[in-house]
Amino acid sequence: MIRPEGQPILTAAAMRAAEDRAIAAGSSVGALMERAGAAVAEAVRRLASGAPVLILCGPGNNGGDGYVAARVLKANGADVRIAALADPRTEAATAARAGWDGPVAPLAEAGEAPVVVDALFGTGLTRALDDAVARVLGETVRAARLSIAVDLPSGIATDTGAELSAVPDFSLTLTLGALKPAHLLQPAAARCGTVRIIDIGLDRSSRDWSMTKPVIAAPTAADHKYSRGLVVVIGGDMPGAAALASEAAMHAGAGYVMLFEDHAASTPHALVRRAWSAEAFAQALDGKRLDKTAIVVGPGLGKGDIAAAKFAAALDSAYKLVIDGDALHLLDDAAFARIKARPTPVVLTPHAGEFNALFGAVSGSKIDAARDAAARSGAIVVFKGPDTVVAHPDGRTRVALGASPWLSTAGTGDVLAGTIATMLAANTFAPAEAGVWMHSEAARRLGGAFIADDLARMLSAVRTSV
Ligand SMILES: NC(=O)C1=CN([C@@H]2O[C@H](COP(=O)(O)OP(=O)(O)OC[C@H]3O[C@@H](n4cnc5c(N)ncnc54)[C@H](OP(=O)(O)O)[C@@H]3O)[C@@H](O)[C@H]2O)[C@@H](O)CC1
Ligand SMILES: [K+]
Repeated sequence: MIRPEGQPILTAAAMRAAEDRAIAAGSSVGALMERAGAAVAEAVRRLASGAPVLILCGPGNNGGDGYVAARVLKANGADVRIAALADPRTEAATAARAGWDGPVAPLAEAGEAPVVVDALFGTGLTRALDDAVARVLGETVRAARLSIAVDLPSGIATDTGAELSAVPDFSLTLTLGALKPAHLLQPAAARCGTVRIIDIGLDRSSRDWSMTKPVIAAPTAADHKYSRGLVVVIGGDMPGAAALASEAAMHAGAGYVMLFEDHAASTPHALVRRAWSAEAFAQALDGKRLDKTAIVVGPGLGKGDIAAAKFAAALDSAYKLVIDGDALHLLDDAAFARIKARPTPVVLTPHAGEFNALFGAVSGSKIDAARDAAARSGAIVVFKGPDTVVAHPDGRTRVALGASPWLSTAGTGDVLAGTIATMLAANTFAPAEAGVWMHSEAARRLGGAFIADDLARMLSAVRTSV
């Protein structure tokens, strides 16, 4: 079983294409199903430690995996029984059913068991489960001590992570061949429990991958404050937000952080503060390295002419740029054209409300929506949320694994903007992903009920450990 970090993500259609390629190369659906079912059986056998197992089988190949798993479990001495929704409808599932020599109860008579395996539907689900089926699934899963979904919890849309009908919470999801979008996108991801991938030997090329721990170089003896990265934060009406972005940048490891703001200065003393003027801004950046400097504009920027002028100055500069918060509302097609013409990368960090206002409501997959937004804007789009997606203008995406729900508190977005700016300024590989990972890791280490200031400070410990 493979952990889900740093793995390719395949849609239902991409899985079918991978299956077709495997078949063209001499394999068969039956052989793949045998591999999948045997691996599921092995995982269930180890986790169940002798407790009785109930497998719920559907009419497609997901059900076929269930029949194979039942046969292998039984052959290994496990106490296993099956309840089925309907007779198998595919050739491979029919063959798998024929290999099971025990009884098959109707789904309505499934009853309860300490270990329940859901092999009702996988990537072939096209519509909501019938009410009676969803009810049996919910009751048996909730009554079980250990519940395992084969490929996906039944009732989930593979490509969008939407719940087509009520889906109970599973302990474990064993995904076959590769991650699917639903294993990472909400609300489905929360239903999956722990996710592990079973390798069934398919070719898994994809533009979409899950995120993993970044590699960030530590400073060397040759470094100085500018070579470690200069982050310039442009403040505005709400000084706290820009200060949070600045402090996050400092704790994330920037060599030099300068904050343009017009409010009374306080700590930290290492933060260099300047009053805003276009001239002072230009002067601060004069002669600075393009590869080692990043600007943050948006946190607490406010609205009105001064905000617009600050944003224009940031966009006009040639430096790497993070556009967050209030500045996202100043973007339009003309700004996108300028982003595309700039010599250095721009990162946009919208949450769902900002994303919808900027690019329109998401109708299908969050991954595809972020990809389209990146292509349209020419920027790296960090579509934030409990399932953050980082999309690149060339079509690649990286999806974060389960962020802490405690991040839903004021100021954490400002901290993210500062963190990403630091990764840009340090010239880190995959800077937006590195920033998202560090931010999420800081939240994980804090546990619960933290405030954004704590999150910014925790970045120091995270930065030293990557
Ligand atoms: N890809 C691979 O390489 C491998 C994939 N494998 C496995 O195959 C799984 C995909 O199999 P699958 O395509 O047969 O689809 P599956 O999810 O079993 O269900 C489809 C059936 O359900 C039906 N149906 C749909 N919605 C329904 C509803 N609400 N209520 C009632 N019926 C509904 C639908 O019928 P229809 O929509 O035509 O009415 C069809 O009959 C995949 O998740 C993995 O587990 C492995 O075996 C090894 C290799
Ligand atoms: K399933």
